[in-house]
Amino acid sequence: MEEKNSSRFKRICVFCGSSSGKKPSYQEAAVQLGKELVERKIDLVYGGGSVGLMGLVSQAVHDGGRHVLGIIPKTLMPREITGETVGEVRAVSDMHQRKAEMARQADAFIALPGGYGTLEELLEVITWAQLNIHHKPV
Ligand SMILES: C/C(=C\CNc1ncnc2c1ncn2[C@@H]1O[C@H](COP(=O)(O)O)[C@@H](O)[C@H]1O)CO
Repeated sequence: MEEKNSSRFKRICVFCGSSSGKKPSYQEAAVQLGKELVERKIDLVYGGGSVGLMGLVSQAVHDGGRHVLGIIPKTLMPREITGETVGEVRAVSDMHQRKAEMARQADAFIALPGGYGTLEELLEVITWAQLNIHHKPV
């Protein structure tokens, strides 16, 4: 496969569903995004789950040899991690710390299809940008 130019972003945060969603195209998009990050030599930061679209995108980035950093509250681990996780998993104490740490670690944000959790995460980084708390592309 032809290698694309390296991106100005070193690590991108992806928000996405903890379930796979109703349409196969959602799963395809998650895998495709993971491969695109790999091609552009971009590492991943995400919510740390192995379930749903989170599992697919993280697996694709890990399989492509890029670094994967998952940030997850300890209390959510039994619910969002089944089987093995890929890459580095950083346990945090709560949802607020998770979102703050994901935002701190990333150079930009991308949202894939998801549920209320994804929507909440996306809206938070959009409003933080509006308030000049960060100046990273969403
Ligand atoms: C509970 C708190 C805030 C409101 N809820 C959420 N905030 C941030 N992230 C969340 C919230 N609820 C779920 N999530 C996570 O989003 C991911 C995707 O979930 P989806 O519903 O499948 O789209 C998943 O990792 C959830 O843990 C306190 O601040």
